[in-house]
Amino acid sequence: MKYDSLIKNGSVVFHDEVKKTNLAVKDGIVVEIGDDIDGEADVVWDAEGHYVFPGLIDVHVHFNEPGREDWEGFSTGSSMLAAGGCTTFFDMPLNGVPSTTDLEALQQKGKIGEEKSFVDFGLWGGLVPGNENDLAPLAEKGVVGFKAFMSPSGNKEFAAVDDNTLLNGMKTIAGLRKILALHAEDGAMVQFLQREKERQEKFGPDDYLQSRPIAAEWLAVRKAITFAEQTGCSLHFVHISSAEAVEEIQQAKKRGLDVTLETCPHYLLFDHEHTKKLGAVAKCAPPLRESGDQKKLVDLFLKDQIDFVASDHSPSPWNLKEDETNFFNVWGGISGGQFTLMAMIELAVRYRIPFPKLIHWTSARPAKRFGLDGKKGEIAKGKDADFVIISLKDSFTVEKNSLLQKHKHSLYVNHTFPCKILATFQRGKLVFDNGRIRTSKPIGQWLKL
Ligand SMILES: NC(=O)NC(NC(N)=O)C(=O)[O-]
Ligand SMILES: [Zn+2]
Ligand SMILES: [Zn+2]
Repeated sequence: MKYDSLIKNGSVVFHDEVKKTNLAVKDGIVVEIGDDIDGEADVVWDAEGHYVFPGLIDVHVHFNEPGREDWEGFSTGSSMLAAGGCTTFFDMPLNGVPSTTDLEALQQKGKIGEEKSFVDFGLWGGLVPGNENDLAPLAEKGVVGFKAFMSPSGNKEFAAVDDNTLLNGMKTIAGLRKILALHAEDGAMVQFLQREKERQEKFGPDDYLQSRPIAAEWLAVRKAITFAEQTGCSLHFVHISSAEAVEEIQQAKKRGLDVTLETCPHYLLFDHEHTKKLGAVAKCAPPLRESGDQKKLVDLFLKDQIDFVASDHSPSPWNLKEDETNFFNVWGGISGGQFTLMAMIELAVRYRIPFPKLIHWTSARPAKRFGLDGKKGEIAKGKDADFVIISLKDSFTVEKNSLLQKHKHSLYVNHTFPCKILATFQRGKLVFDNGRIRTSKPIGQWLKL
């Protein structure tokens, strides 16, 4: 048999064990796994001494295209993800113009993604006041789910939901058998607290943190769960930052609600001290928490109370991060999409998490939650050959010129990971190695779910 590619001698991370073996790929699919694979291949990669992980599935990035491609874009964004070992991502429906809140906008964005993305992708649709009739066409054309904000999104083009929109939207989305993803911070509370700070003319990082307390996250989670229990809507909470919210969600799960949650590596690795030290690159919503609160979140992560992780890569040009006098005016979003998998490996090394368990957070569960597990989410015969070759013999210190994203600033600059991504294979094709994109043209496919 002639294979397209053959990955030899790697320590392959399966969902239940790490095993040194070989992987053979034909037409983008893993066709053989075994010690003695006979036959030639166009590309042979010797992974001796290195790990082979399933590609990361990042369900939460903002690529801002069309309309704000000067902030990021599918080309730079997907290159950055490939460099970080990500082989599938879902793009959020906001920050581009138009927002992905109707069919025309979805098709426009899908076409751009197909032309420019180096890795496979899905697209979220938006739930905003006034677009209830757009939800069914968006679902029919394959959005991965819908996303709504319970507090202002930071983009005038993407309004937060009011209670009526949320309730009616949940009912419709339940009928469409889709998932509603929520940015859960209570809008009234965070706006009230921000106005109080403005009144007192207090605009520093401490003030910003105090204006978005854990209570605001917990309250939004509590409300959304209550609404979902009335409407039967499946929920996914994005970027959860507190133990209190995790516990509320886990209780709802025990009562039978179909609900999942993600956190982001930055909430597990960094805390408010980093925001004070590093400033704008560490600003996000919800904010990085005080160290005691952050430890409680890490504890629950280690107890497997968090379903999976996502980057929430939310980039911007540097000038939007630049306000020295008012932290509230700085663009909220962490540019960290290149580092999710390495951050997770850092946590695995620090807390002795076995790799077969780690890949549940990075690949298997996101695939299952969004119905991709028939073809992605693990290394297995018959599934897509989406792999990452990782060295644990090398460390990797992030420099500005290691960033493949459009704007070269990130919370992770100067951070050292205890591992290095050597290569990324997308459906059997070498898409990244040695610091560079390797395919001559974009090969990403739009996954319509
Ligand atoms: N408009 C955004 O990209 N917002 C994002 N910003 C963050 N997380 O700071 C988000 O996901 O909420
Ligand atoms: Zn958000
Ligand atoms: Zn986001």
